[in-house]
Amino acid sequence: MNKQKPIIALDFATKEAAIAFLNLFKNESLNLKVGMELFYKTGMDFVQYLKEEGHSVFLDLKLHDIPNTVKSAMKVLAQSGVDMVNVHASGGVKMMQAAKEGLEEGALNNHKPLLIAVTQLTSTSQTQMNEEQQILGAIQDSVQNYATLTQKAGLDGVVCSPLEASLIKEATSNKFLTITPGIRLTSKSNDDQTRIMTPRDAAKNGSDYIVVGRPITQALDPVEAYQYILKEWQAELK
Ligand SMILES: O=c1ccn([C@@H]2O[C@H](COP(=O)(O)O)[C@@H](O)[C@H]2O)c(=O)[nH]1
Repeated sequence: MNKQKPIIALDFATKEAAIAFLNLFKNESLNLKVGMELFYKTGMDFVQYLKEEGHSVFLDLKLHDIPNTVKSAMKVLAQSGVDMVNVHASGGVKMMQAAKEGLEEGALNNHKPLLIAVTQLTSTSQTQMNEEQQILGAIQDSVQNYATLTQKAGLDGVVCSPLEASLIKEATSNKFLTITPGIRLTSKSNDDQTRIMTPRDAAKNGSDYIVVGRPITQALDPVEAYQYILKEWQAELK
């Protein structure tokens, strides 16, 4: 995964819609995120097609199950040749360690995808976390706790809001990766994302990768939107 480029969330319902979108970018090699919707529809064949086309792929399936099941699933994902996979940190340290073991056992030709864990979803608000999850305190503390557990389990980094990237770096290490969705072009959200930042601010706050979906995929001119975000991201990249 090239850190200089945003990861585009390829949230489309069909292979045809995803290919039509990718055709707009001609032969440019992209960082792509394949999530549940597209994966459940198209499966591993389409993921492999994206790799063969020269793209880097983050397969965002957010595994969350008992350790044995996650380990077996990760063994299979390791053989897909993708560049990044993930679990939910709330599955616990043992589950995350099992995920890592599965990837190591399944790795082909020493190619091991980066393994990261979701802390608190970027759609989750402070109130929602306190009231629904019954986790008391500040959401940043919960994110930091999950990041510390993820580091303890030996994973490569976490998914968090860019708002929390610098805090996580301080609590873990500079090498511990922060992959940050919740990217919007203004500081106000008008959709389901609640903990958001602009690409420029995300770079300033220490995000290693930004994940951007609708601001690109639903833009009137997706290539123009991508180029704008790329420029803003790279302007402040350390
Ligand atoms: O905490 C999380 C974890 C994953 N995501 C995923 O990232 C993209 C964001 O897309 P937008 O359209 O830019 O909101 C999407 O695929 C999510 O599933 C996240 O947003 N937050």
